[in-house]
Amino acid sequence: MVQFQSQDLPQLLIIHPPLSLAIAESQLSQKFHLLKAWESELPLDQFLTTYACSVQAMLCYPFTQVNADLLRLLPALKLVVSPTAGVNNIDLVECRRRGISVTTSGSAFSEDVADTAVGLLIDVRRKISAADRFVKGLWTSKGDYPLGSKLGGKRVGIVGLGSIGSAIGKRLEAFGCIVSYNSRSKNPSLTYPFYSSVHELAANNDALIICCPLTDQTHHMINKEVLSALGRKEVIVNVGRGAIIDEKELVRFLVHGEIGGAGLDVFENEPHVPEELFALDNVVLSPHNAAFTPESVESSSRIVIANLEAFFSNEPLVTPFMDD
Ligand SMILES: O=CC(=O)O
Repeated sequence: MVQFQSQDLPQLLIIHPPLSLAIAESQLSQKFHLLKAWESELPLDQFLTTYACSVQAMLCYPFTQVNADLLRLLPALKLVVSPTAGVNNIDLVECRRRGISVTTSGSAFSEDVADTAVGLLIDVRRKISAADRFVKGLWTSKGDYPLGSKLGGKRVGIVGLGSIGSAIGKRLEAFGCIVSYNSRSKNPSLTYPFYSSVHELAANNDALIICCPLTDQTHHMINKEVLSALGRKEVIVNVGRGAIIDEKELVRFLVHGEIGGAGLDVFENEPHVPEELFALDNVVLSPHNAAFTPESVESSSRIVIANLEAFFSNEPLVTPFMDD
């Protein structure tokens, strides 16, 4: 059997070390010659200049900003592979202009994000995390804990009905919720009522679940007016990206009791989370890990590798970027 040296393998640039989303390095290094910028003693721009003429593919974790300045240092680049569904860290306009393909995790994370979204909604409505704190502290001295409200029969508006939103809708139907949605366009194959305005969606629902991509159009789309339309008893869940909601306004609404509660997996300036939220029992927080289970990370890893193999064999990419 021919034994390949890593130098004989196609180069794959990775700029930052992976965190919880790590694709097993052993899997990658069997197939690609990994150029790990973070392990080099050279400053990043010098490291990139060394490989500028040869690097065609890059794997970018969500905290790597693939902006025009970075892309300028990589004139031979033809493919950016993202192991996540969201690609708001990638300058897609510049990639398109340069003819650089971008791939995502496809639907590898959809089921797990949907589970967490519904979990956060149930937790806020039924006060599960707050009741847990109560049981561990005050139950004996303070008696009953306030009742949470039923999920079944509630109207839930989903913002973004791609594969995550559809998986959320399926789960909510099983709970007996009445689902409607807002998306860039109406999907004729769906029977859920469609609202072209997110404001109208908020006004006609008991809860909103945000799971659309962050783009220039969706940045701060959930603003003061939308939060007011949602109202005092209603709940917002965000498993999309923090900046889709105007976070300062959300904090103000929550602190003043102007909306009923929030389940938040994502924040505007992660890992910074507004401290005002910590004391609120109607707010449940999670550290941007809605998507990640060992199973979903494994599935995303397979997709990353399949996309890279397809690229280096001149075959069609498995999950080329498409937004919903
Ligand atoms: O946040 C997770 C993802 O974009 O897949």
